Amino acid sequence: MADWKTRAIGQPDFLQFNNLACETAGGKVIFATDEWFAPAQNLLKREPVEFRASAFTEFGKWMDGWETRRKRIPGHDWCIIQLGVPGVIHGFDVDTSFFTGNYAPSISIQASCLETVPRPEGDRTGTAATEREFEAVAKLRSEMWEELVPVKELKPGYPETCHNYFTVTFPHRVTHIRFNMYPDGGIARLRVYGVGQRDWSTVSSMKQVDLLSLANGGVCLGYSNAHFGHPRNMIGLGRAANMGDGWETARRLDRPRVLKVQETGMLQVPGSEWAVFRLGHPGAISLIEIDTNHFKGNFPDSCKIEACSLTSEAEEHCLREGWGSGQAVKWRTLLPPQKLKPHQRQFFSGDALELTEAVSHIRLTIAPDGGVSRLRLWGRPKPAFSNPTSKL
Ligand SMILES: NC(=O)NC(NC(N)=O)C(=O)[O-]
Repeated sequence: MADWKTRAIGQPDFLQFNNLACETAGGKVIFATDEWFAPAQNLLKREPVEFRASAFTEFGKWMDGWETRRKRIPGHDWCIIQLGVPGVIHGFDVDTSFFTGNYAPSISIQASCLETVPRPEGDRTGTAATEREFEAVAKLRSEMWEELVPVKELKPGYPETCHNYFTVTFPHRVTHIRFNMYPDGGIARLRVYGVGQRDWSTVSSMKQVDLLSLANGGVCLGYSNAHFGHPRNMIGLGRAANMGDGWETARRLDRPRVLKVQETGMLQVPGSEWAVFRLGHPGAISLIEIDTNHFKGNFPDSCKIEACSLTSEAEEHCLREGWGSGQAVKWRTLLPPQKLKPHQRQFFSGDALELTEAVSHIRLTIAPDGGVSRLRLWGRPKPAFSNPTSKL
């Protein structure tokens, strides 16, 4: 993953994937043994962890995370998390930020694909009663849970020790996580990094879907710069909440001291930044949405989109050698250069698009730098020249 040069040295590669449990992706805590000091749903918040030195509630010190009581009864605390986007998990970040004298000393993590669990008799799927019965059954049947992380000690929530990373090799679709803490205490965030996996057998090849969406299995595989916001944010659900929920690069340091209009009449804005994605399913793209929502003084001057069809071997080569070299991939223009506007959605279809064949990967290039909040690529799922399956 050579192009991911902006990541801090020593961090695991899996941090580049999508957080499948984040509440902005639809992640939910459906059960917790105890939430005395702070609710388990805080584990799934997108926002950075906060500490408010003088905030107290009627239950104790206000904490931004999941915090249970000091146990005076047998057992340990645990919760069940329903992933917002079911998929294949590559690693976890158990973040203990600000839990110092009260962090959970150990955890373990189990996973299951509960879609395959038979629903209760009567097929009343979706009613509250049925869902409760189903959850109760699912919680109790321990054979349904695979151990992804065995019991491991955590480090306390000081800035240099708060991230407890666990790499996982489990090439199966997961819908739910059972998160155990031993015996009790507090944890600020649980980030579940992976790639969404949609069941494409249920999607008609006549249906237009956003093939790039996080929910449909899209994933960012490389970028040139992610200083203020990671490009994966562009494939999130709904419209961006704020600038932090989009892709934003740093200002290019090589920008001219004074911008000038050239003899051609064009403004001189040299330089560009790029991000590469694999679609959740290959397909022919018929409608593109580029949303610069919230980027008003920092939207890119222009953008273009190229596409290609890659085998999984070619993808692996690019991940190893870098996407920037341009050697291994023959990018073809999907959307030729377009001027962008601030803080709005722009749509491109029909003659604006130059490629009708099915593609598996795309590269968005912005010039010279700036922010884009969402990128949507609508098309029909079709087999491409090759159909890479996730080996990541
Ligand atoms: N000062 C604390 O954080 N105390 C307790 N926790 C909260 N949140 O009040 C505790 O010791 O478990």
